[in-house]
Amino acid sequence: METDSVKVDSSLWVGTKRYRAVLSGWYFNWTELDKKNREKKTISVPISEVVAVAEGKAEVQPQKRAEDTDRDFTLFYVNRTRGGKRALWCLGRTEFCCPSRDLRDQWVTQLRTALKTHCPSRPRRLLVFVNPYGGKKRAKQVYRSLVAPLFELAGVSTHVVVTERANQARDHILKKDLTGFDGVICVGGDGMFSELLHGVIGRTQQEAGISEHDPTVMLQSCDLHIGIIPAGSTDCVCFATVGVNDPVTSALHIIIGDSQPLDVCSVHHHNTLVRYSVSLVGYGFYGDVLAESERLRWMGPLRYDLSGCLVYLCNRSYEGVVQYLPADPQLSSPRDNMRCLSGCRVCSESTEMLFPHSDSCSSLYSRQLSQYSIGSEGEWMSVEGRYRCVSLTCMSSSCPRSPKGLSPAAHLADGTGDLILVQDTDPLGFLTYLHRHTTSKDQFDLPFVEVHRVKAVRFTLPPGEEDDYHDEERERQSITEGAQGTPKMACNSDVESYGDGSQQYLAAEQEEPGMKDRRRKRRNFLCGLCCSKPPAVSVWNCDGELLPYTEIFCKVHGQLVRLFARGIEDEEGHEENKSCKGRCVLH
Ligand SMILES: CCCCCCCCCCCCC/C=C/[C@@H](O)[C@H](CO)NC(=O)CCCCCCCCCCCCCCC
Ligand SMILES: Nc1ncnc2c1ncn2[C@@H]1O[C@H](COP(=O)(O)OP(=O)(O)OP(=O)(O)O)[C@@H](O)[C@H]1O
Ligand SMILES: [Ca+2]
Repeated sequence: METDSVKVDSSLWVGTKRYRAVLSGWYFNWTELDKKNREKKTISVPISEVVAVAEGKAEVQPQKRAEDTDRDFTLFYVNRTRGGKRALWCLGRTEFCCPSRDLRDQWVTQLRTALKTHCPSRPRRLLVFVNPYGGKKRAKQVYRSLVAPLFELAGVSTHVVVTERANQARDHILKKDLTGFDGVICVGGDGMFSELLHGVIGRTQQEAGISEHDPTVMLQSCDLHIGIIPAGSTDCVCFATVGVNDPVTSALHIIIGDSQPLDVCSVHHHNTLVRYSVSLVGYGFYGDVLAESERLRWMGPLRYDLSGCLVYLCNRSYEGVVQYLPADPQLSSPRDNMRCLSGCRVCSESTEMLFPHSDSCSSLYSRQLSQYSIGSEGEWMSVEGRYRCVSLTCMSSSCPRSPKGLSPAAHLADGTGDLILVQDTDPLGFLTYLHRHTTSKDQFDLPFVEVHRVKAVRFTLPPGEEDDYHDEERERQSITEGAQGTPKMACNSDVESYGDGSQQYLAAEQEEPGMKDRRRKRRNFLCGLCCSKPPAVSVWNCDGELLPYTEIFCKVHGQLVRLFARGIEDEEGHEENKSCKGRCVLH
């Protein structure tokens, strides 16, 4: 065996075939040799994608890991296969047999040393939240059977919390000691992700002494990574950042410590933070669909399709004034057909602009610079009209229902969002718009649709409409609740104070008296829609949560959080890699 600090080279057996194995720099390769020592096919695994190296003929399940034949070792690594058009990851496994025990020990030591050297940022300890009630209610089973064994194999230790109430995960992250954890993981859907997002951002601002409510402030980026094991209804955040919603693929991204920065939009009402969003801040159609779907939660994931059809048939549109701050059009545009893929150039170039001189400046100085650039770029634009929907998304928001998403060319980490305005149109036109989300046709190539790449958005009701809004609210209240309850209008007092003096936004699920009224009212939203006078206002859908305010201000915070993901891999790049049985060409 040749061995020096960068290269290890020897002959090994895999089954009945002889291979020349080489560990060199960032790769471990093994090349089949024929009887005349001529080299045949090479299999190459980047060290960054090695999951574990075990002595003997090892299996994933710990109870089967007993056979320690003293000349064998087993390599576990990321393997790619196809799930429809997307690349799914699964666990590759190859058993190597060495000529001697000494050589086997050398290989195991060298491979483990390479892992430590080349992959210093892999998570070693994770805090995992499992929502037993999300999606098809299979989160516990998904975690236990598919994910936990992989974490154990890779030597990742976990503290698992099976949630007993909504917002438990968020509150845990905000208040409990997180020392020693390298990341937080949710096993659930977009709602669970949102809990982690709010916890991680809130905690980071608390510790940095930054007020989340001030819409002009530059928030502190979060170090604690978030991982998503998809087990929800839509799983939009997972799908749009990984390319598939598959628990094993996500677990492997977490294990190898992938890191994907993500833009986050803060939503404010006056000077109060209402919520954060990564995928959709939507008024009109998407708000109405969500309001209706809450009533149908018992149906599981199908509820969105049924409520989508019902709301579509109601044929609603709403007045509004939309102001937006355009992003620099020279960097990218929502119609440039440039998809944001793993290693995206637009996102990388944005990093420098979002965090200028971040290595050389103090964080306060760089915060001020970025703040200045946000305030000084572009001029606010204003449009007023009647809209089927107004949507703001910080990323493509692709999901199984719409594989290219709300805005196919949006970027995960460029510090901008895409504002999509769908003006009132005839039912067939709107159906065409919706249907194009599911085909390769451009949904923005319609005369009643406009899309803008933006840094901030303000939505207000046209002058005079606010009165209608309040009348409407009272009317709906009296229809649905027999005119008994006087709902508390949400106001700054909805901001909750924690014992440590910090303030937090008010989550929609929180059981607070005024909120209960509002939720009941939203549940009866369609009932209101079907009554004689159509409502003047819709409701905002913020990543699957209804907002208790109509007039809002949204600001995009570039790369505020980091996920254990790497963006969508270029599907073309892995054509040869179709096997999931352990031996395939990976480069
Ligand atoms: C003719 C087929 C049209 C299909 C149109 C599909 C458009 C799909 C666009 C998906 C956009 C997803 C945005 C992501 C939002 C998430 O942060 C959030 C939390 O999970 N999800 C929702 O709010 C859940 C929102 C779910 C919205 C689903 C809308 C389904 C519409 C169905 C309309 C059918 C009309 C048929 C008329 C006969
Ligand atoms: N133990 C619990 N009991 C009730 N609700 C919970 C519990 N744990 C979490 N939740 C809440 O359930 C909501 C929905 O959960 P989750 O996001 O996992 O699934 P989903 O709604 O089916 O998926 P999606 O958000 O993708 O549509 C979340 O907003 C979360 O706050
Ligand atoms: Ca973006």
